[in-house]
Amino acid sequence: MAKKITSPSNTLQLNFEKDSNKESVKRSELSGRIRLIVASFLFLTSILLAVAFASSFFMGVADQSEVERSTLDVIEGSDIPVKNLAGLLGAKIAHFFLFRTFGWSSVLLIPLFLLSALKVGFRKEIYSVDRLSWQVLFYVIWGSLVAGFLSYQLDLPHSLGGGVGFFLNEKLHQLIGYMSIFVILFAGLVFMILFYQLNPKPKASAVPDAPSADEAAQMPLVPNGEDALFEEDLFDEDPSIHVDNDDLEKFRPIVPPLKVNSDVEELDLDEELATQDVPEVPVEEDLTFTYKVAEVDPNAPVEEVEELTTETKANDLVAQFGLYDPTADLPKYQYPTLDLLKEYDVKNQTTQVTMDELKENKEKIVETLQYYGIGISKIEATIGPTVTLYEIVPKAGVRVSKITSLEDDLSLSLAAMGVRIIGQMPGKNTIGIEVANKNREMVPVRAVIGSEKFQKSNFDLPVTLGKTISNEIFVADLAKMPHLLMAGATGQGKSVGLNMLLTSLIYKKHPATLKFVLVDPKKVELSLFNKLERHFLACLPDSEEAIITDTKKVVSTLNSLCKEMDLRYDKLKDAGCRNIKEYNQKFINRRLNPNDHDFMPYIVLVIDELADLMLTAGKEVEHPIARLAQLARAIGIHLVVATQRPSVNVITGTIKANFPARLSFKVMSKIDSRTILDAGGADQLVGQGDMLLSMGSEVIRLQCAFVDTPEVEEICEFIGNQQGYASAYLLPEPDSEETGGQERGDMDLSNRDSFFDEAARLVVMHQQGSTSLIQRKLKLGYNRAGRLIDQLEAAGIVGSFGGSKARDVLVKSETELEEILRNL
Ligand SMILES: Nc1ncnc2c1ncn2[C@@H]1O[C@H](COP(=O)(O)OP(=O)(O)OP(=O)(O)O)[C@@H](O)[C@H]1O
Repeated sequence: MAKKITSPSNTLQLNFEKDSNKESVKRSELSGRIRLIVASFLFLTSILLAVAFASSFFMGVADQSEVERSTLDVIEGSDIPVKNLAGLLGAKIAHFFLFRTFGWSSVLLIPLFLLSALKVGFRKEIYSVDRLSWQVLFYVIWGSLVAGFLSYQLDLPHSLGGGVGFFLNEKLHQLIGYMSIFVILFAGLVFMILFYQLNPKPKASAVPDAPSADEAAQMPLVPNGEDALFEEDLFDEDPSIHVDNDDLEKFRPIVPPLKVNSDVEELDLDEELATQDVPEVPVEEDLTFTYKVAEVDPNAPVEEVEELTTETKANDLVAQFGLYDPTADLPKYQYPTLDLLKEYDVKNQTTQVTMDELKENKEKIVETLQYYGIGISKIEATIGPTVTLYEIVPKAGVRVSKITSLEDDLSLSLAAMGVRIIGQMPGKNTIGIEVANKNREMVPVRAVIGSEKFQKSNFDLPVTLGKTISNEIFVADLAKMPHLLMAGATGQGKSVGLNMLLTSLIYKKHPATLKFVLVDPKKVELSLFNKLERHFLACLPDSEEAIITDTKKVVSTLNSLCKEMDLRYDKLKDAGCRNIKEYNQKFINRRLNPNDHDFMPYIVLVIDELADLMLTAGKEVEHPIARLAQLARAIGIHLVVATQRPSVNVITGTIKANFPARLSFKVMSKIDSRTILDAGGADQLVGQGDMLLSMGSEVIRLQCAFVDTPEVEEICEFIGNQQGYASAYLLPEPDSEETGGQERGDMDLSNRDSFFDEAARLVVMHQQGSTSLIQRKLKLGYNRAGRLIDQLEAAGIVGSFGGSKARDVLVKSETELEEILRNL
């Protein structure tokens, strides 16, 4: 059903038409096939040209006599031996272009055919084909003239400028002699000045001053009635979407990386997560987007609806305003600098493990194993910041399990803490034994944040926690984890670990692209981040504090996040995207209508101490956490949940099943270690940030970097002092049944928002019941605008919620509205 939003004013009209007519589907399929055929033809032509030209380049004039033969010979099937790799046809084509027409400048036709194929077949334009056509047309002729001049004057091969180039130069020379070259160059100059002045290259990156997409939607109509349009064509899946994190990060200043450890590998969790189920967002069928310019008379019937390719419109918008820049609201935002972090004397730290200690440990390992009848053919040590890894190659016939069962005995004989037998090292024929160093090395935060590896990582949510036992900087993508469960007995480094995680995200992300929901029942741990409220924090609309410390509020916040998740899924469905990256990319490319869509920042929910919540609210928190963990990653909500008590009533089966990535600092017992990691070992850690990270089958030992409270304070102050958003990012009000008694469903109109009247006048004047209109014009947050729309609905001013489209405005005139307002 077509839904039309009419307006008496000269504003953009959007007309969404859902066409279920089978014939149009068939037509669309047919045109798709024709497109592919044409694209294939263009592509093959470009290849044919390339091969023909390349062969001619190498073979020279070898085929010239053959191609001169008549077409009749070919038809009669006479054998015509040619050297061109594209056969007789290739030889003829090359001959035509090189000798008969424009010479070597004709090679410019190849990219033109290629780009045309791409445009026709995939609707992808990496460079405007129209623009290129003009350039190719000119440069082929002009190139032929320049080359023709050279071949004419210097007696170079004729093919340089082709027949045309040679002939024209001959005539020009007769006319004006050597001056001809100046005429040719001048013609080139004139073209270049005119062409590039009149058709400046569309900006590929966002321009800070470019109007936002919202503003773009309100641009006045140009005289011929053509105006901005935003894609809503859901039928058309766009294979060209290439999501590049750099698009979002392109405005960040580059912090000069500290060269700490560059030859290290990044951890990719893709494979591990490939098995996880994420619901596919169903894409609505054949929803076509058309537009119509408003008639002067609002009551006049719309007679003509012109259908435009939304892609072209989006391209026009991008050409006009540049890509949408999500960071444009905070154009002067400065990323925290490395000098906010303390500098430690790194040199002195690398000599913590002495040769004597190494030898002593080696001998004790060999002795102990020999005592139990295990022979070793080789032993190797790798010194890490906290532990040293001894890799042994047992003699033939030794069972691995025999060695792994000796953990306690080895621990005793080494008289060391933190002895952990890894078993077979992944991909090696060695068995790893980790032994804690007598003097451990602290890993300063600056060393990891400033490392080249972290600075250069282009993950969606890059986190660096510290170093591996082989001193490599560990960088992972939280978006791929996609959620992290953290455990550790008190005082073992959990809070420092959480601070590290938050710090690394803050160092890499712009406030427009990331929001944190911080839940801190202990009330003190995350309070440092309060200063980030207007930059990085998200909270419920009525919250006084952006950091949630009250258990009751936690439940509403979790439910609100579930609602945000559902809303985001709706938007994704509307936009025909499968995940947040595709969606945001589409939004940046101005292919989504900003009246119905927004740029979505990632949301990271951090809960510091799940145990308190589980004990006080049980299922009320378990259910939304599990739901978010199951479904939220595709829409960019990621969870980091920490607890001191990794017992089964805190980390329940449901929660555990949905957190494939688990991190454990030292815990008190083997049972705790099994609960969190499904393996022992966390009880053997040595504390102070010594930790095990489990992702699927792999367990890695890491030393968490140390970020001190004053450092976090400095970072937060650095950001907090900068211009921020008007408020924290507001999450949607949870639905009434989800708020546990905070009724909202039956809207109490006696308690109307102070902007109610203004909002009502606005929607009636514009005849457009859209939340974003209210948000924009009254400069309100999304949630408040959403509440206002609900109140307007309750007052009968706008119709009910109809998906992503604006609601119907039920009151048609301002007089009628004033009457309603008086009676309320
Ligand atoms: N990565 C680290 N490197 C060096 N020292 C560390 C590290 N992490 C923690 N520590 C030391 O351990 C102390 C306790 O750490 P932290 O406050 O993070 O523990 P916690 O597990 O959060 O404890 P709680 O649960 O009681 O808050 C820190 O004050 C610091 O001295």
